[in-house]
Amino acid sequence: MSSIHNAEFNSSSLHEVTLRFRLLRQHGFWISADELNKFKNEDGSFLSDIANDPKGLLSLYHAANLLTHNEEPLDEALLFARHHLEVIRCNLKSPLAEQVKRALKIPLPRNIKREEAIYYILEYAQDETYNATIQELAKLEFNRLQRVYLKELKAISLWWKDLSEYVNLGYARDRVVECYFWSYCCLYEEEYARSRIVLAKLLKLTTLLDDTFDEYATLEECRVLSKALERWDERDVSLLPEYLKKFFLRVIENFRDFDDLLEPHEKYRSAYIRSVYKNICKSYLQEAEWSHSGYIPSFHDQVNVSVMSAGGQLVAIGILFGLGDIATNEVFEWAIKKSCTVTACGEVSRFMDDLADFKRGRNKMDVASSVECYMKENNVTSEVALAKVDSLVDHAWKTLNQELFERRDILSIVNQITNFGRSVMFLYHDKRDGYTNSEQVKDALESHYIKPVPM
Ligand SMILES: CC(C)=CCC/C(C)=C/COP(=O)(O)OP(=O)(O)O
Repeated sequence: MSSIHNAEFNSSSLHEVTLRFRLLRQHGFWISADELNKFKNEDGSFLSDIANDPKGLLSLYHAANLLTHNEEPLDEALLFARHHLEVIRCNLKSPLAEQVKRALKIPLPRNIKREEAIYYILEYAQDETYNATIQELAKLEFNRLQRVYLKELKAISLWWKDLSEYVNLGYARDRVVECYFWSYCCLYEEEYARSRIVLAKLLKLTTLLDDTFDEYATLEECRVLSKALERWDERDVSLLPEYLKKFFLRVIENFRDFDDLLEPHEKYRSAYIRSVYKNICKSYLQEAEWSHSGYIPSFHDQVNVSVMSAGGQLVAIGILFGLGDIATNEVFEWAIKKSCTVTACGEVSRFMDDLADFKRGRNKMDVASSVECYMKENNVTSEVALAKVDSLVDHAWKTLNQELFERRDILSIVNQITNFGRSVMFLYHDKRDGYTNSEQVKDALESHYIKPVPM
């Protein structure tokens, strides 16, 4: 580590030092926040001329977003950079102005990679390191991949058409493209097609379950469905109400199809993917028990259950299911046993969703959200509770940043699971719910899948 320190941090450019700081941390190398001391006065405040270095400030902001727990100097750096970027943002030239705008909306390390790529591929032409060949290759690759995604989208749309017509659950959200987008945010590279498709289908099947619990089923029907899924036996179909029979059978059939995608030595994975579907169902049932009886749980109990229902574990196993041999049995165990990465992604998902829901209003049978439970338990206003839940999103991101060092041995997997957190930031930023209100992501879907980057 000291060799990295000596060789890489001698520059006096804030941009260079903080870019290196960020890249090393993102690749799992611990770099101390002390590396920023040369840009500070003796009292720990930043040198005043930094406020006039927009590129440096932006890189500092990106880098400080990789902070972990108990790193006050980076907390301060983040506030300092954010404040000054907000002050100068109106006076910046293109493309820095657009880059700052994007970063203030969703900090770069918390956003999905392909979204930044759409803009940066073109902006790169104005970078001092510009190389026309690299840009051309990036454009070709971006546009070529769009065709791959369109083929996959066609296949999954046909799958959904067939499934939705058969199960005929009129109350359920019709969101297959959005499920595919969610999955693609976690794994966009061509070689992850198997994981991408399985995860997209898993999310769609989970949405059907969630909508059944939140929109339609009686409490007794929720209990029966949960029990039948727990036993996972087609013969139990007779116990279910008429309208859920076909859904239940199709769930089992789809998981059998997932199993068919596995190589003989991977067959153990089927038990994991079934488990996470059953687990999320159990958390939906607990929420239904609370909401049908009008019970408002303690904040602690609510978060315990609702972080589970927010899908971190489900998505993590959905990602691992289709990966190659890097996803060992040990990694599956790590992912299913409330590892820090998986739990923190669940927290980002739950808290971002609840912040959006509070603004939008809940579904008719939704459980009281973390915001409402916090308000009741602490007798505080919605502003105080929203600020608390917002701070818990930042807390979860610190854990995710820490995990880059803790599990550097499986960094690519940690990153793919963390991409779930990033996808949630993208879909739910500014208290919107881009999954349920999909018109909010229509333009994004077009630029990711339909509009090529101009050559
Ligand atoms: C990441 C996962 C699990 C995706 C599956 C689709 C889904 C249930 C999205 C959240 O919907 P919602 O906002 O209605 O969720 P909830 O009812 O849990 O608040």
